[in-house]
Amino acid sequence: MPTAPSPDPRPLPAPDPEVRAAARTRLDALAKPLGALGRVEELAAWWSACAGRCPADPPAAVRAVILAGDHGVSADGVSAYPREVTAAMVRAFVAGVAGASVLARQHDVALRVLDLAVDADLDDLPGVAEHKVRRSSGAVDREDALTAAQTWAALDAGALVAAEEVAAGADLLVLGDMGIGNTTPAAALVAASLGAPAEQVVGRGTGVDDARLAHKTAVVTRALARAGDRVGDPVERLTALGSADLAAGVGFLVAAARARVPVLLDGVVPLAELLVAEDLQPGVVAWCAAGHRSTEPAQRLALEKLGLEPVLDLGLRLGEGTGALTALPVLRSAALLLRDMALLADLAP
Ligand SMILES: Cc1cc2ncn([C@H]3O[C@H](COP(=O)(O)O)[C@@H](O)[C@H]3O)c2cc1C
Ligand SMILES: O=C(O)c1cccnc1
Repeated sequence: MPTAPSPDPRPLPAPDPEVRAAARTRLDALAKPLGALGRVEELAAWWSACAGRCPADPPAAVRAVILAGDHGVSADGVSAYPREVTAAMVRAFVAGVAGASVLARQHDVALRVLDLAVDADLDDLPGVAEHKVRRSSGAVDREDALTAAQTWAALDAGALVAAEEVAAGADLLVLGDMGIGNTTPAAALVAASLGAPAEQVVGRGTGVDDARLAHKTAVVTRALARAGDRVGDPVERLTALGSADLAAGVGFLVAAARARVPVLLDGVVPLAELLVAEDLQPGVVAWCAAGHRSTEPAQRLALEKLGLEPVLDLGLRLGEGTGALTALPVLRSAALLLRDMALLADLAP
């Protein structure tokens, strides 16, 4: 039997605490009442600490990655849309016409979509399938999502993609998702990570009706019962309940943190990935900011557990990184305010 590679044993670096303290001191000294920029001040201090400079320039080389995959459960009525939409949306990202494409263009963000486990042949799209692990992932209520080897392959693929984006010059990363049915394994991973019952985590995803919501909850309940104690280990949790695209997201987040490149997070899928990543390698969350609060209960629970306060709360429930991309101008404003505002003490009396 092949032995599993072990995670990198070195602790993760943390964003610079002295720079964060310097940023807080400068924020207090700016030409405004103390604390008047509210949570924008926290965001500015976080960005500065991640950049290792006070003040730091705002994010300029932002790169977004959408990890796409299908899910065995999508054959079974957990989504309001059919599985075929996943491949169609991958083509829409490549054509530059998806929601995330519009926002990425607006905010000058490089957008890349990768097929980790789409249940279609996308080889005609240059580079899109270069990290493909398999077609679809297992139906988690009946079988493991992945083999152990596939989980490690997906973790490695995500880490490699993050490294490629860092090498391309990213000063900020955005992580997005695309995959019909993916809010089901995401909810299962959050439930398993928090020890919460299915009823607390399952949401309506693309907009399922009450009957499908009850069915989706039963699917997650069965998945959690089937996986049992194995979920105590984060890699086993991904093997049993995740998918290739979700496991790649975990690898991506750990690698971004190790490279000291911060990540602006999106909805329920990236938050589920972060919960697992934090278990795998404590300290990842310090490099992450939450772009928005999604309508999915699992995302809210994950934010709470991780101590993240989202920038926006607009009722978004699209995924693709759209919540993060919508929040990006606020982060840019935060960095500019910290860098360019006068100090109160320097104003003429
Ligand atoms: C046209 C379309 C575009 C999307 N873009 C993101 N999602 C989002 O919805 C899906 C998850 O919800 P559920 O678990 O209910 O299927 C994922 O594909 C997610 O990325 C979309 C969904 C659709 C239909
Ligand atoms: O929280 C999200 O990102 C989300 C919600 C519903 C469907 N797709 C994604």
